[in-house]
Amino acid sequence: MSMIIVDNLSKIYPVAVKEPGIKGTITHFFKRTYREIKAVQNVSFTIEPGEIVGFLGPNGAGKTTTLKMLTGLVHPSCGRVRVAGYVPFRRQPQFLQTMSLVMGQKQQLLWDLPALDSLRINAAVYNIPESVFQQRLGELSEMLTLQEKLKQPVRKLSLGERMKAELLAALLHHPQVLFLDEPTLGLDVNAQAAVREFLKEYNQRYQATILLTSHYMADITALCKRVMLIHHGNLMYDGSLDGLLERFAPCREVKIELAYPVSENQLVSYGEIVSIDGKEIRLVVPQEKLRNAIARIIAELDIIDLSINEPPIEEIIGRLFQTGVVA
Ligand SMILES: Nc1ncnc2c1ncn2[C@@H]1O[C@H](COP(=O)(O)OP(=O)(O)OP(=O)(O)O)[C@@H](O)[C@H]1O
Repeated sequence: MSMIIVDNLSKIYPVAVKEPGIKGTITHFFKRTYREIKAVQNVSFTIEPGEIVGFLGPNGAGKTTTLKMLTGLVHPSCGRVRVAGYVPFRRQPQFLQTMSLVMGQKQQLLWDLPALDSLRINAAVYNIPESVFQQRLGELSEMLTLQEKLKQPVRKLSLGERMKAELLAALLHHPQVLFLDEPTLGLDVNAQAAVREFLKEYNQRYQATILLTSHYMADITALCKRVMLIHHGNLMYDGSLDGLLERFAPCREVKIELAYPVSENQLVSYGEIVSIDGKEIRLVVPQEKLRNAIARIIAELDIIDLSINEPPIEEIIGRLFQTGVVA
């Protein structure tokens, strides 16, 4: 049975509208008008046990709202959700034991206390016996290389260490399903890589199902074979990461190293210029024009080196969201 089932899920937020100024305030006090924000619209998908799925979309696309509905924090306006067989909004204790939500911009650890104290509170909340607590603590803190840090106040931890401690707290009850909303937000490259490695290992060791949002494409490419793309609340793509690149990147990046510089005007005739760094040029060329463009570049320019690559996924997604052409 699928671990997550989402069927025609929608969320509409009613938002009170207030005109500026005193008149607006008085009118708002006596007669409120509302407008609707369609944050999520008729979204359907299923996720199998043990899968890691990347949930992509620009700001305001509806990712967090979807995660909130999957974890029972927000009631859907319509549609059906099941996570590990439970209806999230009922927030049954067994359901809460089954899943965890980690939000990069929110913390559950108490700021002035050592992380260990917050972990003990979590152990009590989740009814974890002392021996199991000690065993999990040892295992997770070793995986996260956090052993030395758990006894110092959370406010004295680095951002990366804090995020790792947050993950430890979220996983102490060994959830089967993990919802991660920007888990590497604001972390430096090394800390991001450490969190990614940990998630990969956790997934493999416990066959945990993970749904992850991130604006860092390195997280997605390192962890997710499957991605879902949401835009204006609509699910625009659900499939392999490679399929996403094929569908939305019908172009290639051509890198050229020239023996001598040439004018921008000349380069534009081969493709769209991404960057010019002295004699090193990066162009994006539509796939159907690639053969012709390469033949012309070789014939017309004095080149030292040339390579053809898929454009970086960040650029593809960035363009997609900038242009809004995702259908
Ligand atoms: N509590 C709320 N009340 C009203 N509107 C909301 C509420 N929460 C979110 N929205 C709106 O719903 C839409 C989707 O927001 P959501 O937070 O789900 O997007 P997101 O994809 O997670 O964005 P981001 O990447 O910026 O976190 C946005 O237009 C947002 O302004």
